[in-house]
Amino acid sequence: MPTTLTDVFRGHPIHLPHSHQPDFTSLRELPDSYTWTPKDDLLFAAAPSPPATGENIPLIDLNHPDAASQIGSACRTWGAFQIANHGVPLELLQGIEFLTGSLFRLPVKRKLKAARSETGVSGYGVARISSFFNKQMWSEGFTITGSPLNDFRKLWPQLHLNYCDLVEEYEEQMQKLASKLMWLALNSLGVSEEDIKWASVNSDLNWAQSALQLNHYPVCPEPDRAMGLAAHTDSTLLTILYQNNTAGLQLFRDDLGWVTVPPVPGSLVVNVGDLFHILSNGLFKSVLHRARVNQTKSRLSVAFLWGPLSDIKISPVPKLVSPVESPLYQSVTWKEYLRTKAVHFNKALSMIRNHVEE
Ligand SMILES: O=C(O)CCC(=O)C(=O)O
Ligand SMILES: [Fe+2]
Repeated sequence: MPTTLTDVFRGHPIHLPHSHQPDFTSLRELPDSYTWTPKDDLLFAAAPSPPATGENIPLIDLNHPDAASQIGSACRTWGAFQIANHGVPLELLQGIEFLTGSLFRLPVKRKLKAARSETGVSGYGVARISSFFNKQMWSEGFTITGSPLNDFRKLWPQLHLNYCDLVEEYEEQMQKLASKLMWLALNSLGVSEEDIKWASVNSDLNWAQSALQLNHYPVCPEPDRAMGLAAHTDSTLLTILYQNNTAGLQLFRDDLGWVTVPPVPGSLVVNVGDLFHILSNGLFKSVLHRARVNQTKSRLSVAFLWGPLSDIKISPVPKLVSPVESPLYQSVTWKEYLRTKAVHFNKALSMIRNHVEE
């Protein structure tokens, strides 16, 4: 049996008592433990991109004949893009938004019935990256790996089966879309199935696995001093994110600073993750991103975190490595990479980078 994502995460529990999770609706002021300064995160106050630059994350129509090259170019310059005409039915997106809203609207006591256990991955709790920061994030999350049946039964004694079906349908659609996007991006670099044997297009995707991360950012009394989800890159190949109609997601570009990803109804945001960065020998950039919060509107997001089975070795595609240089990254499995990430967090990619002789 290959190791599953659940097994991998289990080795790196989050040591935060769940009692830390406040009832956000009762707080009229930002507690000290939720007040961020540049000391807590170097990029906290980095300049937002001036609106006048007109630089915006690309919105790509998947039906456009040039979609592949547009995706490739977005992966190189932004490490992210939005997609329209992606084929995922609007009702399914509305369904998952409804489920997510219903979950986080439950009384705190009920949500805690499905709290992530000390050594577990699935369930309700704080952001997984919380352990790397001194301050708390203004958000709550719910992670799904495998079947959500056990947790959903505790949350919704009556409706859990309907909600399980919805999650299954959503994951199936996301899985297909993720593979399509990966291959469009790779084809734009001239990489074909011959070059990556483990990721066959026609293999009913039995080489891939995923997790679903539901996020809620409640209305916040002092959004400028709070952080919804601190800056990080995803450890995935690709992440497909659905966001509701409240802005909050920001991407970091060295030349622009933090750029907000405007919600476009019905569209999806796609992020290049660390594994795709490695696979493309650094041509595609895994994007640093974070979520800010809002004083009047709460925000929901659903991240489909997608990667290969935990024991598949990911190495830079030889075709993308110059014949006179060695690959930029060592080869790693998702399992090994997550272990490195659990220790080195945002420095994990540079930890597995091969040092070029001067
Ligand atoms: O809420 C968002 O927009 C970002 C969520 C995210 O980055 C994550 O769950 O990894
Ligand atoms: Fe993320």
